[in-house]
Amino acid sequence: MKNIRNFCIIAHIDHGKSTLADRLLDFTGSVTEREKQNQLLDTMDLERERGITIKSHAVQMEYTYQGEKFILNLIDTPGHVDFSYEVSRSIAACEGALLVVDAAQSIQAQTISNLYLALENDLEIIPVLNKVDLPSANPEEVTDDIVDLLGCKPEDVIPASAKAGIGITEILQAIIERIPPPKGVVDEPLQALVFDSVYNPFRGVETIFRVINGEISKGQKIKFVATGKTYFADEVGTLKLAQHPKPSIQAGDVGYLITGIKDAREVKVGDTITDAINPTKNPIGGFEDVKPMVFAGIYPVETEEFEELRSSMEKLQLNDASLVFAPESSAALGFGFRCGFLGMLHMEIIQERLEREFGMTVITTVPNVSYHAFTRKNPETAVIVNNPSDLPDPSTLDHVEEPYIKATIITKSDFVGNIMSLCIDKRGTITNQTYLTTDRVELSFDMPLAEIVFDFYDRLKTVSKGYASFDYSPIGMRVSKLVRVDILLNSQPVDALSALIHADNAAIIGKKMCEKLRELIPRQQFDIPVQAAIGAKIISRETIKALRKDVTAKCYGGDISRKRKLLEKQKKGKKRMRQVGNVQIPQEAFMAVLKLND
Ligand SMILES: Nc1nc2c(ncn2[C@@H]2O[C@H](COP(=O)(O)OP(=O)(O)OP(=O)(O)O)[C@@H](O)[C@H]2O)c(=O)[nH]1
Repeated sequence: MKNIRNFCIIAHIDHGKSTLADRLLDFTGSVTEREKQNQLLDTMDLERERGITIKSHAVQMEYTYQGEKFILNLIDTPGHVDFSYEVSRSIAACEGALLVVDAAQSIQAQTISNLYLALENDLEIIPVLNKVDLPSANPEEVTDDIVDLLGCKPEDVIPASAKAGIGITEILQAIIERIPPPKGVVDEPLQALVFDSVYNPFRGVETIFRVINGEISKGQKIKFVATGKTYFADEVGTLKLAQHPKPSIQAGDVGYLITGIKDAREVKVGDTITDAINPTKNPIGGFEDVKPMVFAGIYPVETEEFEELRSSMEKLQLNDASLVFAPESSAALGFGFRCGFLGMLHMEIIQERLEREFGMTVITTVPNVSYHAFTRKNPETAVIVNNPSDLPDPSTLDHVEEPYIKATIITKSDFVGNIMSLCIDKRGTITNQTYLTTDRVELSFDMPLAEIVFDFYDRLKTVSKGYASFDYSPIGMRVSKLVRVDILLNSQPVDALSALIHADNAAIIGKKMCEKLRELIPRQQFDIPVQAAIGAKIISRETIKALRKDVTAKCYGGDISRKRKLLEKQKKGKKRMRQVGNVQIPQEAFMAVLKLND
């Protein structure tokens, strides 16, 4: 055990975590020529395209240092707030962390939030100043920032370039010298932490774990503490780029387990694996069931594809346990599903996977958070509202609560004013303002989560000219004055366009919604009134003027093939449209409320 080191790499997005991981694998000879491609650890196509790590994985490297052989387990962590629980569990599986900071961008919001997670778990921090090869790098200043943040010595910070291969030997040396070896006891009952799972359509769910105490062997009867289920360990092994089956994995080490589980929901990140006959008395702390934060309806464009959509969603859920869904019906859109996601990125990923992997064309409705409504009749029990149309009749309501978050923003001092007004506009209250250096400020706000869902990122980017980084964590439910704003098209309410909005902003948002819908809904053969209403009261109205021109009129007389081509083209353009009553609504219109400030 004294020659094992378990570590992760933590960084703000794009500071070079994946590139450094690739470089370490390369340097320790853990990759064969054939396996060499960029961003090795990001195996999903989607990940590679977006250049972000979505799922975390582990990989084992061997490195000989001063004549001794060491095993280095690198645990990769996802870089996006949507997946912060997975990050926290990966961190809990390590004794040390490389804290990668971009030498041009310095410390950003996620550098700090990830650092706190690492410190909470008593990890040894090795600061790495990455991208020193960049002409815009500012190594002295950024080193000072890191020294201030960590309270370390300037010589503890390792200057490096993951891209150019600078500082890699120093990093490996620091991993071995500074990170303590794991402490577990092999003779104790098995106690292993699940920090990831990977779905394999042929072999079932592969559970990735770190053994804290005891040992896990092939053929052993094991138990997952949180789910209470028992299985036989069909195969255990270590993970290099491929899997290497082993007779057993002992305390201190990281490995994978295959039990024939077919449904990702049976393997929960943060759960403890123990022996079924001689279980541990101390399950590992910190287990949480991840809860979806953002909800939206997903409907097939073609109503008859509902069953196909259901089976696609079920298959997706087999390999993404954090996706939850339940059937719902909308007066406007027919049958579909109300889906819960970890965040906006997760929602986009699911939508994209449905289209790419399952060939579905779907309409996604406005995302919303989960509200708690309390009626006067039953003020003790919350009605969970995951869809605005489920809000009980306002006349029966006692109060409504909505989820709040603590937002942390790091920016340059020039933009503090802009960002403050944005946050106040988003119903935030400032709770803290700290100057990290003379030019860089950390701002903390309490803010409703719903406001983050509504176009917050884009506006933050605009008002800060891109010089602001942002992170958040939930801080519980708070009472809010919310009303439901309904939209009527052609005097018919379209339930899928309803949104819960703070009473003070309802009038202005209702007006903007109508204007935006007027822009987005194509003109048709008749006038279409677009109205916003709170209950029976109309608060705004616009009209989509009738289309007078015949689109084929331009084509001269008899050329039928050209006419057909044009009509064909129009038909294609209609793909992501839904007929609601006699109005055609394009996908963008369902998201209009998110884009009110464009
Ligand atoms: N010049 C230079 N560019 C680098 C260096 N390391 C990484 N990059 C570039 O920085 C960008 C982001 O690097 P990634 O490794 O994808 O960053 P990441 O932190 O893994 O990003 P996420 O997975 O989204 O969190 C890529 O375009 C890299 O090529 C470096 O040392 N020097």
